[in-house]
Amino acid sequence: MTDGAIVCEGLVRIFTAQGVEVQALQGLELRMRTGEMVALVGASGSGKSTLLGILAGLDQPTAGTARVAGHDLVTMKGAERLEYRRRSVGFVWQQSARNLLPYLSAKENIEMVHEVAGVVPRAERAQAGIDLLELLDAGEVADKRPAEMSGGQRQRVSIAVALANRPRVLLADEPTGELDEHTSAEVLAAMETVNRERGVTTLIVTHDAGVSEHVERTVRIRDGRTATETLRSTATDDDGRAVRTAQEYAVLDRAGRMQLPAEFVTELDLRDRVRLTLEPDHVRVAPGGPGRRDTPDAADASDAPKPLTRRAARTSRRDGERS
Ligand SMILES: Nc1ncnc2c1ncn2[C@@H]1O[C@H](COP(=O)(O)OP(=O)(O)OP(=O)(O)O)[C@@H](O)[C@H]1O
Repeated sequence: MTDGAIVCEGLVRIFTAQGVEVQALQGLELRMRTGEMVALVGASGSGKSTLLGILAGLDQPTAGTARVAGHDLVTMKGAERLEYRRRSVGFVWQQSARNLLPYLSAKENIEMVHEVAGVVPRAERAQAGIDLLELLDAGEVADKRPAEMSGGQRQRVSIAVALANRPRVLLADEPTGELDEHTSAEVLAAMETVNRERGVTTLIVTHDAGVSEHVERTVRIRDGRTATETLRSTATDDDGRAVRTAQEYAVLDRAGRMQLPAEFVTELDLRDRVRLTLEPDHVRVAPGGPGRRDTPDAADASDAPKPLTRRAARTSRRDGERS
C-alpha cells in the first residue's frame, strides 16, 4: 500500500463570520501511520469537524502543515484537490442521507463512485462492489435502496461506498451518531475489519465511548489543539489471560507546549502562572505567583528574577560528584 500517512503540524484554521474571528484550530498536531486506525474525540466546538473538513480536502487551513497520502493540503490547488477528493480519501457522514443516493441500490451507489473515480478497471467493477459489500457484511442488501435497509445496514453500505474509490484514507464524522449501542458496535467492528483487511488509514470522529474497544489510540482535542492521547495495548497476565490496558498522555508539540488537563487546573486552582521545577526524571508544575500556594520562600526572595527552577536536578548531580 502506498503512503496513507497523515501529518498535521501547528495546524490553524480561523473562520471570520460577520467581522468576528473564530480560531477553530489553534496549532493542532496529529500524526498517523499508514494503516493506523484512530478515534478523535472532544467536546462540541473543539474543532473535530473542522479538522476532518481539511483532511477531506473540502476546506483549507489558514496556516500550518497538513500532508495526507503524499498531498500537501495547504498548497494543493484546483485539479490536484479534485483528484485528491476523488481518489485519495473516502468519507462517511453521520447521516446516511449524505452518504447514499436514495433512488439507487447499494450496488448502484458503489457503481456510481466507480464511474466517477475511474480507479477500478471496468471489467472488475461488479466483483469489486460485491467484495466490498461482503467485507462490510452487507451482501444481502446489494439490491436494496437505502429506505429498505436498517440504520446499521445503511451505515455499513455507506462505508462500502466510501471505499469504492480505493482510498488510502477513510474519514468518518460520527458514523454511529444515529445508531443504538449494539448497532454502533457492529458498525465500528466493520470499520476495524476494513482497516485490518485493506490497510486503509482510518480516522473516526466520535462521541461513542464504545470506540475504545476498537482502536489502539484515541486523540482528544481541546480548544482546537491536540490535548491528550490514550494508548491501549493488550498484554497477557500471569494466568495467560489477555488484559487490555490504557494510558493517557498529554501531547507535547515541537515548541514544548502542552495543555494541562482541565480537572488538574481546577483541582489546584492553577491560573495566570505556574512554577516549573526540573526534577531528575520529571517536571513538577505547582501553583505560583504572589499570594498563591507554593510561592517562593523568604530565603529565595530577592529583586533578581529567578529562572525556572532546576534545583533538584542540580542537587542530584552534585551529590553524584561528591560521592
Ligand atoms: N464555517 C464556519 N464559520 C464560522 N465558525 C465556524 C465555522 N465552522 C466551524 N466554526 C466554529 O469553529 C469552532 C469549531 O467547530 P467544529 O464544528 O470544528 O467543532 P466540533 O468539535 O466538530 O463540534 P461538534 O462536536 O459540535 O460537531 C466552533 O466554535 C464553531 O462555531
